[in-house]
Amino acid sequence: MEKIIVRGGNKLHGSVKVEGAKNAVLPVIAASILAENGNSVIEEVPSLTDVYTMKEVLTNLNVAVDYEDGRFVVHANRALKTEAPFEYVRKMRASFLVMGPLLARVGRARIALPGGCAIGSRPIEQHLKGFEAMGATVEIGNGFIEARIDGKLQGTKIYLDFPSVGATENIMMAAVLAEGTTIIENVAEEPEIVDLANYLNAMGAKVRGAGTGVIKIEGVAALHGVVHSVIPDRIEAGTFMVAAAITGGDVFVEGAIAEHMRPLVAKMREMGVEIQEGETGLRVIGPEVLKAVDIKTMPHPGFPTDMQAQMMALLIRAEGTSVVTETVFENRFMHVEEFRRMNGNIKIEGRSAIVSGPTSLQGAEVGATDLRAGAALVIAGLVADGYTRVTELKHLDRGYVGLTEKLKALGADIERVEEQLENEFEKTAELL
Ligand SMILES: CC(=O)N[C@H]1[C@@H](OP(=O)(O)OP(=O)(O)OC[C@H]2O[C@@H](n3ccc(=O)[nH]c3=O)[C@H](O)[C@@H]2O)O[C@H](CO)[C@@H](O)[C@@H]1O
Ligand SMILES: C=C(OP(=O)(O)O)C(=O)O
Repeated sequence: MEKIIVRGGNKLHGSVKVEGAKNAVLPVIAASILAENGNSVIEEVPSLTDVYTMKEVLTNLNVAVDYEDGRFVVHANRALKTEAPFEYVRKMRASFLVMGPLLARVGRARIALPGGCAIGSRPIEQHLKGFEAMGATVEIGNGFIEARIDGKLQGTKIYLDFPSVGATENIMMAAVLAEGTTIIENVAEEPEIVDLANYLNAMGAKVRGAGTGVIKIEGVAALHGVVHSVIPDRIEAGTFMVAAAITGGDVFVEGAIAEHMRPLVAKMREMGVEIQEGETGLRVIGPEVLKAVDIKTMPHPGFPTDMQAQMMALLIRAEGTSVVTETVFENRFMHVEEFRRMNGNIKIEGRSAIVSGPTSLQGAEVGATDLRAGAALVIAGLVADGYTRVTELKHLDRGYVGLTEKLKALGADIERVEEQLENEFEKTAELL
């Protein structure tokens, strides 16, 4: 088993480059199934385990896939299979995003029912409501969801009860080949939705309104392959911004797009962090003293739930009391127990965590309960006294490429090691 071992105390300095966004690339790969003609070429694809899982899902659907050097090529004009088994959906819930494209292309999909995960129960009834409104029959049984349509999906009006990112994407991908016009109301407005719409439009679709609360899609007869570069990962960028700030460092986050990160930039500035917006990225300079702020996670353009854990690490070091309220997922506070093991002073009250600071963090062995919790614990380790060992790295690898190497290049005292070698790292580090 591997661990990340970090010894706190070093300020981060230098420049770090952001990868393509995990949450943009997964729906974009799924959407490539829609291209009847030509190859789809996706660029800036990060080497994440989630990307490899999506590759397996497509291969299993008889789609030809090639992935090398950040370039993902999809050739989807063979006869498609229509089933995604649980072994993939269990690893990655975004596997469910192939349902919309399959329904649109071949009128049938059988996908294993996604279970809950560490952050919440995560139902998918809004996706299914959309498919049914477009005329599909949906049946759930034996751990699978089967959706079918005789002929083509029909354009219609769909109101989402919650602006779900996945439901917006899945329904968009189903509607691009439907007969007539689909209007989806109360949709998610995340930058990744806009990226998906841009991709679909380049393929020949007619999607309007992405990035606002209403998306209108005029169905077309067929789509073709195109070349597309996915947007930079705003959550990876935010993770490095917080890491820089907590150490009182000075880091340029290359590729970070301020427009995609308004809530984080605003909250970090409120805490006293200096953020300079450049054309090619953001420079982050950590202050001597961090100020407490309140955070409430919301759908975009609200504060992103995927930055909540990392931000909590920063708040532990801030002067005063901060209230972190999680409204998107019902159980996304698993990292609180781990922070407490590092001496964090945090109390949970319902959907809020009350963080009292500043606390001196202490190195401890902690487990990454989900991928952002993993990143947050590494961030806490950067300023903790002594060694912090972060385990359960499989979560981290879903969403971060080379986190250890990138932090090391910025000056962190950090190593990723096999468990039996962990003492070697400490011995070497102590000699230095
Ligand atoms: C691959 C990807 O892009 N993942 C992101 C996506 O996940 P995902 O697309 O799964 O997130 P959703 O926006 O769908 O979920 C948000 C909330 O809505 C609920 N819900 C969702 C659908 C539904 O049919 N019924 C329902 O109740 C969920 O349980 C959750 O509480 O958006 C989340 C919210 O920004 C992020 O944390 C994830 O990183
Ligand atoms: C929750 C996340 O992802 P997923 O929806 O893929 O689980 C995340 O990226 O923080």
